[in-house]
Amino acid sequence: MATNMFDSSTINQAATASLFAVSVIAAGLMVYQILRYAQLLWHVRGLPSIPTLFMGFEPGTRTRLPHIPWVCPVKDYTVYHPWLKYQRVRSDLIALPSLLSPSSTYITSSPSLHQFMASKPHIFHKPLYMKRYTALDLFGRTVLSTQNGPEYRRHSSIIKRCLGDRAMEDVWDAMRWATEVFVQQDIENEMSEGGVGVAGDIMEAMNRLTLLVIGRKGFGIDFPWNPVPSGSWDSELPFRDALHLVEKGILLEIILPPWLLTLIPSRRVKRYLRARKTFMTYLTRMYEAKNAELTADLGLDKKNIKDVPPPSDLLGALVHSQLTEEEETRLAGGDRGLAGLKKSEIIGNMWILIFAGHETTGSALSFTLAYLALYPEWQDKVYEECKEACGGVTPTYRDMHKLPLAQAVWQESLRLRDIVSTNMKHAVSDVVIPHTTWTPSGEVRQRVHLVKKGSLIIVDSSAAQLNPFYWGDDALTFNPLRHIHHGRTHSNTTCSSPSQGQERAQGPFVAFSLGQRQCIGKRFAETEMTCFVNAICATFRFSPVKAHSEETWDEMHWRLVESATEQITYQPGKFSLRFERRQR
Ligand code: HEM
Repeated sequence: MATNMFDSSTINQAATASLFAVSVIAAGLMVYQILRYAQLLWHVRGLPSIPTLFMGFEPGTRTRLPHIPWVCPVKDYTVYHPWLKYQRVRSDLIALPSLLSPSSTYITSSPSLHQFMASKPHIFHKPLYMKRYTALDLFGRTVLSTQNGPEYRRHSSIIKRCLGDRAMEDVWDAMRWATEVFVQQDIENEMSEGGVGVAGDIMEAMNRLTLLVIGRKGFGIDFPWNPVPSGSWDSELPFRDALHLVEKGILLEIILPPWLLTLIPSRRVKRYLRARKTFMTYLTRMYEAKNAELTADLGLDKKNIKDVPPPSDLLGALVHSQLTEEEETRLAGGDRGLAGLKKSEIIGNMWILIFAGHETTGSALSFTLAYLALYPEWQDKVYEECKEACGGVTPTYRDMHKLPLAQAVWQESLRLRDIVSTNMKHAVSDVVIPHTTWTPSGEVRQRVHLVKKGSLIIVDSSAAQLNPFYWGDDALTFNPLRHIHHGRTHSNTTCSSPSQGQERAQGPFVAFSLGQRQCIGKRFAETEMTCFVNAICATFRFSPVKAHSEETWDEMHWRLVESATEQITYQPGKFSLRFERRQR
């Protein structure tokens, strides 16, 4: 009995002491955090700021979090009304001091600051601690998750070699073919007597279209499109379905840690994990088949892989460059270090090229069709441009430069409805950055701010594309000509914007980011989109299908372009278009 009493009082004392120790540690941490937060606030004094407890800036999550002022003011610092938050505080740089985040965070709508950062890749690194980059390393390391410097160069030099002018000619031809497939499957199959066809789900159709381009046999990654005979592949899921499920589930990888994902007892999550495994099998088999095909070409009379011309398809070119690097390393006695890509990196990059190479362009083309349907006069102008430039002959890649309006149309759509929306940079040393403020009367001041090592700077590309300082007071108007005519003069409106009293500069257009780490597939996307806009306007006139007979133009505008939701990129909701063949 006495022993028990002694035991329980000892236990009570120990529990009280532990509680005390935990409370002291918690209080200490809290004081530390508050002091650090005060330091952050002191450092950004003079800049407008949006204080927050919690910073949720990953794509997919940021627009889904509840808006709670001071705790998680997502509507103030994310992508809602992109330009409004800068206009309110009359500064193109805003600080986002967060109590729970260890370093300063800023958000900018200035294309010039973006340009400044892009010109200093040794200072402004990729913040690879963010899951938006590393979560996509599902099947192997990708170029997207490499840091600036030798590792990035190792990946990008090989990928860029596969995306030269010769490949672009194939991209153009692949897009012409895919457009014909779209016309036959989505428009002509649905055509009525009067030559009018309704394409029911444009986003879905554009995703299919861009996937056809990247998977075109002989150019792209040569997908196993057709259901494979049972037994020859490890899975019963066709390639397209596996890809679709992986793309749908990718947000889970960004939101949840990998160990938690495997523990969740949900059918949806289990289905995703199974699709991920299947997709990996597909990628590995495609890689191995290509490797075997290329090494089989090394006949007795050919000494090494360099004698085999690089294939024009993306996967073939990647594997060829890997084999070439391996051969050179072998000839140099194995001491060249790793110059090429490993098998897992080729597989990782195949995935990222498939994913980034079709979802992005699919979204961008859907918005472009939406804008063209809402502003049909531009369809006719593109049609006239094509007639004049190509005189009734189908244009090829070499005619692309004669079609500036077809290009300006998708650029203007991407400017107004930016799809990647933000771009992150991490300062690895202290650096002074430029920014601009202005007064209600339009007096503009160029300022500088010292950014501390470790800070995160978020380029708010949606807002940068609407910044009236660069795009004029009519920045919200759909006008493709702004991408063609330069040197516009100031227009006298009453809007309080930094362009008042100033000659406006044009651009730069930042939807693909800028500098060394800009989109590696930019030329690919430009070629595809110009080809598609030209081809579709040359053949059809199209208009939105109303949701109900009373729907107004403003309501349609909201439904087609403004009600977009963010997955990994911004996507429009489901909408349909009515296509009518042009009379020639
Ligand atoms: C309208 C179409 C597209 C848009 C708006 C777009 C936009 C972007 C942006 C803004 C980035 C930089 C992201 C960041 O650093 O956070 C990026 C990177 C990238 N894009 Fe695109 N992209 C498009 C099409 C494509 C296509 C067609 C491909 C492939 C064929 C592609 C492949 C990539 C890859 C691999 C990266 C990572 C590059 C790096 O980390 O250095 N993109 N893209």
